[in-house]
Amino acid sequence: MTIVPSPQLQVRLGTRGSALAREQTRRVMAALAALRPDLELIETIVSTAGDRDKRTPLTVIGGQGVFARELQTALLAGTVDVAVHSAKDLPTEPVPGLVIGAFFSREDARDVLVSRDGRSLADLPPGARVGTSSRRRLVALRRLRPDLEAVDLRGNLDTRLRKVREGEVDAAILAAAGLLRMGWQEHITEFLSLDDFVPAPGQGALAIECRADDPAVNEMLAALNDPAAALAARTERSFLRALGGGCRSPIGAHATVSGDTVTLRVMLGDEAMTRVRLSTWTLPAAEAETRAGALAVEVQRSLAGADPLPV
Ligand SMILES: NCc1[nH]cc(CCC(=O)O)c1CC(=O)O
Repeated sequence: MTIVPSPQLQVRLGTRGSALAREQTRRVMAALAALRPDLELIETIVSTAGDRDKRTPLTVIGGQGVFARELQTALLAGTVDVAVHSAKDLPTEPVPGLVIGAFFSREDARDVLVSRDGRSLADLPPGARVGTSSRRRLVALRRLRPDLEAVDLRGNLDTRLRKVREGEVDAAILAAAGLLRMGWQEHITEFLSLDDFVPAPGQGALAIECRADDPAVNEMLAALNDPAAALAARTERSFLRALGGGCRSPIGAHATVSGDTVTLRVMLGDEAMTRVRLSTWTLPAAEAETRAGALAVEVQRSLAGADPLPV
């Protein structure tokens, strides 16, 4: 008897070339390989505008989508079959022909402080230079410590850590998820509270995108999907989307799922970063995604009456 091996299904996974993006993609590949030993998985590096231009502040390039667009183009062109994104870097505007097939393995969603001499945020001396390139983190920082100097800080994770080490800044605010995934937790000085540093929508989760008309890949990704992570991320993204997909406003949204309930903590600042609103909402899980959109509109309306931030 001869055994004719069935042809292997080839799946090309598109990833950005940064060490963190490749580590994230490696994890997705490992999970897929465990579920489906019959697949042939191929990693394909796609460079993005956000990776190529390291000088222009992200707030100027247009933070939304700079890391994701080229991966989406590669998906639509058929050069890759799957795109692995940090969920927070994936614009909320749906792309015709593409779907998020899975939200995967949410890491710690918190922001962290990495400081050169090990001082916590409360203990940094007045005037200390704190690096971040996120308007959300700027507003959160200004709310708690208006006496610190916020400095634009770009570059991959290792570049930012080096800038702290070399003293270009005294501290930096980064996502815990990136450091933890890279195994660099020893650099973390302090985990910042979810209440004050409300994470970016999707922070810590991976969004895995594929073509809508690719049933084999959709089925494969469905097996990877983490339902609680997906509900939380979809709720956060719905809040963001209702505000125009990010525009230039500082926006934080963090959802936690417990049984049939979703707790959504949000932060919204105005474009000029002079006012900020923080609130927490409890939503029934079945309605969380739609309700989050309506809430966003409500929070935005109330922003004009919010207390001004110290400058
Ligand atoms: N904006 C860049 C980016 N996109 C995803 C992460 C970290 C991983 C994650 O949030 O899942 C980071 C780095 C950071 O914000 O410090």
